[in-house]
Amino acid sequence: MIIVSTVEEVRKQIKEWKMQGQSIGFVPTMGYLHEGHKSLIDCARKENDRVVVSIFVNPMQFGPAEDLADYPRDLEHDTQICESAGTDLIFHPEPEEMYDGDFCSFVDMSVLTEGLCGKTRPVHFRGVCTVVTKLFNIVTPDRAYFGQKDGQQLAVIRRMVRDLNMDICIVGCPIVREEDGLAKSSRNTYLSPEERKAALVLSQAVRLGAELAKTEKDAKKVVLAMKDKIQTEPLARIDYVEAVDALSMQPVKTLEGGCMLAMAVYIGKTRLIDNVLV
Ligand SMILES: Nc1ncnc2c1ncn2[C@@H]1O[C@H](COP(=O)(O)OP(=O)(O)OP(=O)(O)O)[C@@H](O)[C@H]1O
Ligand SMILES: CC(C)(CO)[C@@H](O)C(=O)[O-]
Ligand code: BAL
Repeated sequence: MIIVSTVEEVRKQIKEWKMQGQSIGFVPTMGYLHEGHKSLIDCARKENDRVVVSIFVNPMQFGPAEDLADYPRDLEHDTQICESAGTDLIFHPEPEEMYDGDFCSFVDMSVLTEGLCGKTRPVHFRGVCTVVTKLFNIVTPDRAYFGQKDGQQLAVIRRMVRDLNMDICIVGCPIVREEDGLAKSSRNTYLSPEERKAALVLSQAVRLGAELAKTEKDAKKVVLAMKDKIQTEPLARIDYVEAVDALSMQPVKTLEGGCMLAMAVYIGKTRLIDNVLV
């Protein structure tokens, strides 16, 4: 496995692989890797000759009051996970490598980014779209792998690739959960033991929503039941619980034709997300 930190080094290696006719699978991450990330790498490993993982905590997608400085980092552990999962190349740039002092070009999206996480995190998806475009231009993958855990992000990336004619196949991968149901997330590390127990309310509400949606098509009723469930937990504070169309991320009244029940909930100071497709 090769670990590089400059765009030039990535380009040189990719060029060599492409000259040999090899396909490239790409897994963009912010590091502090866990089983969720590993499932993406495993999937990429199966479908491509070469697998590239990027590890970059992208400052542009964090708002001024968010957790950029505290975001967990452990390159040594990340390297072990990548190596054991059969990664060929890790791209681990410093922020200066990605953003020159005079950087002023952005990729922005309307509609899909206006609700859900985009409401609470107004600069987030501009940062995600910009960095993912840069990473796509650097790695030039055949396929790129994203988790359904960040359901809105997956929809946004699919739309960006479609709208901007990027010749990359976007592969969505299922949510990997802890044994008790909590969706794996780097931010789970912020939780105290008491908060960790309280955080179970997210997956419980998601399960409840999925179960109800089998017979109840009124989105409002399902969302209300999910909110009631979350409110039984004193440490939980709802940011949003919504039913949206799975492709357009627009609110729906009726649960039919591919919807997502999505939520963001603060457990103490930690904001966690979860969702289910119904
Ligand atoms: N539990 C999971 N199951 C499947 N995919 C996941 C899971 N957690 C993260 N991913 C995916 O891994 C990729 C990189 O995500 P990221 O590095 O932000 O990890 P994260 O654990 O989601 O971190 P955060 O706590 O910041 O949300 C994204 O495509 C994300 O959807
Ligand atoms: C896609 C991504 C790596 C862009 O920084 C990030 O948003 C993430 O880890 O989901
Ligand atoms: N997984 C999404 C990265 C973020 O919350 O900034």
